[in-house]
Amino acid sequence: MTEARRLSLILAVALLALGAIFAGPYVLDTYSVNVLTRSLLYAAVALTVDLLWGYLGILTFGQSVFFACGAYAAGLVFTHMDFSEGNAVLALALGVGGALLVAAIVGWLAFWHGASALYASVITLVLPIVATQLLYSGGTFTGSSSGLSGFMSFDLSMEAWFWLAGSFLVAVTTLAYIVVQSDAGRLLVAVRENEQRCKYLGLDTSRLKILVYLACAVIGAIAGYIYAGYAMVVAPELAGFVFGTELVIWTALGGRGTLLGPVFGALIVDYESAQLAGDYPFVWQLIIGTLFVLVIIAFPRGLLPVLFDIPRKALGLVRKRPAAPPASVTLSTLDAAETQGEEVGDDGPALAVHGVARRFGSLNVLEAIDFEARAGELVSLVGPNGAGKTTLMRCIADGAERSAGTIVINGHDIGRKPPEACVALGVGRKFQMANVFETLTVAQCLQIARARHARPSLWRRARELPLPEAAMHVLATTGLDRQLSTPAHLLSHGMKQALELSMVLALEPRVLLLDEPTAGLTKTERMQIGAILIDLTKKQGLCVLLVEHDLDFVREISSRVIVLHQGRIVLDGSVEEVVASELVKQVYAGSGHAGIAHESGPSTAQEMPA
Ligand SMILES: Nc1ncnc2c1ncn2[C@@H]1O[C@H](COP(=O)(O)OP(=O)(O)OP(=O)(O)O)[C@@H](O)[C@H]1O
Repeated sequence: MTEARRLSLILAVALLALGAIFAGPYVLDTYSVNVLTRSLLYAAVALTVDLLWGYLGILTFGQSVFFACGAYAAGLVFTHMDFSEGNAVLALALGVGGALLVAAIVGWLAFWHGASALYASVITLVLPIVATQLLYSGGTFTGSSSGLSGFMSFDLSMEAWFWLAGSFLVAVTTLAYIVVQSDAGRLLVAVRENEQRCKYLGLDTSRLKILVYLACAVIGAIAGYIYAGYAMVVAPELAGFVFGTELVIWTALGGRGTLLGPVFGALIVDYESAQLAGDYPFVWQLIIGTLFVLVIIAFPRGLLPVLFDIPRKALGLVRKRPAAPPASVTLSTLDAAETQGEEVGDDGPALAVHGVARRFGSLNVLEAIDFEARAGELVSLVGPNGAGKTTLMRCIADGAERSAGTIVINGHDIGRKPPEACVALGVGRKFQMANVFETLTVAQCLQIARARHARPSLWRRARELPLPEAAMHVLATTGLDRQLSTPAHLLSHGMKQALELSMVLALEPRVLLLDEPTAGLTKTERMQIGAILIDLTKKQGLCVLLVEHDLDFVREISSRVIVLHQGRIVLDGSVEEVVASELVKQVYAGSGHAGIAHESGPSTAQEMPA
């Protein structure tokens, strides 16, 4: 299906939904129109919970506060300044502005570097509690526990409010659907799946989360503003923890990560609540609570996906996924002129490490590490287990990791820069365990890896994926270019390693950090990776720092070897020098490891000189 056709189809469904909203007041009784107007607005806020929780992986209990920002802005302005067209615009601006301010502060606290997902959830949990207390303590200004009521509002009929609320819900749902299906929307899933990999692909995940949080705050505030205009009453409960949690429950019941599930979850449960809560106040809460627990246990994906699966299974539409369905993305090689990799400024080293130390409390894992590496060099970092090799890789790829010393990439001191900023300086890091996006396809993983260079569209999906020559070479050599539509979790271990290497090369790095890229690979796969690495250094001029335990492999491909032992460099020289070194034999003999110099003579177990 072409992009134009896909978007037309989404708009056609949106028009149908608008038609149903228009018909609503003609087929529903007055009571239902009245209750559903509120439910439609609640559904829009539930949609924001789904965007944050279902797509971005942030469980939030505080979306009620943004709804209250919009509602209270209207209530306060219309109560204390009277209703007029100018004041209506002012109230909307204050509601949206207030929500943005709160979201910016909470977003900064919750999503800034180093904050865990649990920490973010706790902050969103505290938010409605604080907001409710503020409203309670506002005296006559906020109406305290009674809230504000009896203020003037827009002179609209009940039907018009229903249409307004319904149109707003259809508009935000359609927009959200288009965005989550787009290339930019895929970034949300990538962050949820593997935030660490995103950061090491140069993506500022904190910024992305804050931007989505801000957008969700605006939607919540507008919904709250419409609610206040229609209900002409606002109360602290709108900002409360109970409403915030109800939004989460509706989202979970409907099916998080589906957009429509939470919308229908909110509509149905809120509408039924209005009908039954009056008659059976305690029983109704009990029913909803029990249903929530049952759905979480039996259908963790929520009810909507299950409802969709039943007719598809009955009609036999659920077919076995072919091993490699046709690719929807075509690969091409970037012209040399189009590549944007960081240039090495002068003849200086691509990587310079001076006096680097890393301490964990009293444990000195790295001490006084000094070395330089140039473009076109393949430097292997070897040493027994626990020598500090991976820790050194971490220090080079993340400015916050080291305890002392300086690291300069392509002439730029990395200072305390986070991983995504180090990527911008030209660092590419491949992890020890293959680190890809398991639920995304090969092509989608590569698209995410290119997102730093080619800003992804907010509404369309690219059909072409231009990649640097080095990444194309890995894909062609390993055959991954014929499996572009295969989800990453179905790939073999070796293919996942190759995919991660291609993703890192798609960043156009100048300094490539590879942590045991051949671990668990077959001999053929190891030879393939070896040939690729030689090509990357000799032909592409990359500076490669390789951590490797397969010492025969190291001997075959390295231009230089650095031996690390107990956090210190004990030798830095050519392969021949290292092979001939008595010191290296002692290091490996002391560790019980076979050693790089195992063919040069029997090892003698001796203590390392201090
Ligand atoms: N976060 C941490 N907290 C405390 N100690 C740590 C931490 N990370 C690493 N270490 C310690 O630092 C030492 C070096 O670990 P590192 O993983 O860098 O070694 P390595 O040479 O890569 O080992 P291997 O070859 O087994 O991967 C180990 O003793 C490890 O226990």
